[in-house]
This record gives sequence, C-alpha cells and structure tokens, in this order.
Amino acid sequence: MEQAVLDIRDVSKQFGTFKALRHFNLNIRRGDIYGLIGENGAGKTTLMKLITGLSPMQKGTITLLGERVGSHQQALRRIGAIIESPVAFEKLSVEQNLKLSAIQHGLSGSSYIDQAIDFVGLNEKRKTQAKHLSLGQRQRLGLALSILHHPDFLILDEPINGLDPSGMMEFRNLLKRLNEELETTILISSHILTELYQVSTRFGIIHRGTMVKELTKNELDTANKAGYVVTVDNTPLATQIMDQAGVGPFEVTNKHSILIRNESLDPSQINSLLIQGGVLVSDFRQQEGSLERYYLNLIEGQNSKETIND
Ligand SMILES: Nc1ncnc2c1ncn2[C@@H]1O[C@H](COP(=O)(O)OP(=O)(O)OP(=O)(O)O)[C@@H](O)[C@H]1O
Repeated sequence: MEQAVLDIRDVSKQFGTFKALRHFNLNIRRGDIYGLIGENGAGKTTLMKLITGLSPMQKGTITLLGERVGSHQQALRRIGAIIESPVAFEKLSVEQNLKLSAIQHGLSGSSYIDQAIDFVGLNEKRKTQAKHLSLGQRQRLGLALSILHHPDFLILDEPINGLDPSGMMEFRNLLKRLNEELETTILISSHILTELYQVSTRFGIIHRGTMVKELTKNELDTANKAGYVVTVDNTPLATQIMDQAGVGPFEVTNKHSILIRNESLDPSQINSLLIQGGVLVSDFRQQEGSLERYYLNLIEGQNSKETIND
C-alpha cells in the first residue's frame, strides 16, 4: 500500500489580512519526486516553512511522516531541507560545515561526511571555505548538508536557481540518484519547468495560495499528447496495420496524423511496417510533453475563471 509521506489538508495561512494559503491540500507518497509549481508569490515557500515548523500553523492539518505538524519532533529528524537558500558558514570549509552539521544531528564518525561529499562530488573542494565556492558548488554543499543524515524526505525550495545548464543537469542527476538509490522522497519547487518536468514523477500546481491541480507525469503526458506523431497519406489503412501489429495505444488526431502513446516502441520498425503495407509515411517524430504549456494553459483558465467570478 502506498504510504503518505506528507499529507496537507485544508491548510490556510494569513499574514495580517493577506491570505497566503487558502484551503490548501497536497499529498506526497513514498518514492515521489514531487514538483511544486507556482508563480512568484503563489505560496510555495510559505508552505515549506509550515511543513518544517519554521512558521506556525493557523488552520488545517499537516501530517509529516505520520506525525502532526506542531508536535513532529521525530519526523523533523527524518527530513532534510533547503529553504530560500542553502545555509553554510562562510568561513568554514566544506568538511567543517558538514562536521558541524553532523554534530547537530548527533552523528559520529566520518563516514556520513565522506559519503555526503562523495555523493555531491565535492571531494576536490573538501578543504575550501564556503565563501570561495562557486554558485553550483554552494548548491551542492547545501544538498550535502541536507542529506548528511540520510533523510527519508527532502524539501528543496528553488535549489537550481542560478545554475548553468550543465550544473542543472548534474543537480537533476543527483536528485534522481538520491531517489533511486537511497529511496529519498523529494518535494522540489522551481521556476525552471523544463528541469522540473525531467526530474519529477508527480506535480502540484499552486496558484494564489490554492492547489489547482495535482497530477502524475503520465497524466501530464496524456493531457499534452506526448508520444510519437506519424503523418501518413491513408490513416484508415495505417490504423488497420497498427491494430494488427498490436501497436498502441494510438489515436487519429486529424486526417493525416496518428498519435502513438507507446513511447517505448521502435519507430523504425513501425515505419517499415507501414511502408510495407502500402502507406506513405511523410513524417515520424517524437512529441515531448511540455509542463510549461500545460501550466500556462491551466493558469490562463484559472485567471479567466477568477475574472468572471469577480
Ligand atoms: N512573513 C510574511 N509577512 C507578510 N507577507 C508574507 C510573509 N511571508 C510571505 N508573505 C506573502 O505571502 C505570499 C506568498 O509568498 P511565498 O514566499 O510563499 O511565495 P513563493 O510561491 O515562494 O514565491 P517565489 O516563487 O517568488 O519565491 C507573497 O505574497 C508574500 O509577499
């Protein structure tokens, strides 16, 4: 049975009269890499601060690793977090920062520190003071600090901000390895939707303090019509051939195009199958799912709903 790592129900948070979160719901299952998407000021950091106890709860309930937030001391020991920006002592070296954090976590011996440094690839910078690290290296130190104690759940607020494309790719690979090798469940927010799409298994879209949509990557791809698009001269004949060959699922999207949702298929095999069957194939290409497109459409719909209701 899937177990909830984080369950947020009907949570509202106000600063004075401003409603930063409104009747907010979210559910994260063990093993998820959950991408939280929302424009500036949507309420992402506010939410992460509530979960980690950095900001007091007002209304609703949050259950983290089986404990109610407010009295979740055990759960807090099993999480790691980078919220707003990674916290490291500037004058301390990478190793010293990690040693200090190990003491705070009650960890003894150097194996945790060696593992964390190894994992994020900062071996060469072990003795370098934090203030002399590049932005990408600082982000990695932040990650090393947050995973030092092998947390079950990692909360990352905008961890890839400012990274160059290769830095982003490395960070993404680190997160995937954490998830696959150490079974760490991850909540990550980012404005860089192409990155978030590549790393996340589930998504939550927050708009003006409300959860407007939660969906899996598969659901997103289906909504976005991700798969292979084949352009042919004769769709009835092509679908008949594909049916007989057991290719699928697929749908005819217009007079000359068929969308095949099976992304693990071998395009050249189907191409030759169609050609041998007498179909003229003029194009065969992969259509990526776009989180950005989905998000912008959803938010546009949301904004026009709000205008109508105003
Ligand atoms: N302590 C506070 N006092 C007053 N308003 C606050 C406070 N903290 C957050 N807010 C407001 O709550 C709203 C949500 O802020 P939050 O930082 O959660 O947004 P965010 O989704 O993380 O945005 P960004 O992507 O820009 O970081 C904003 O309008 C912000 O100004």
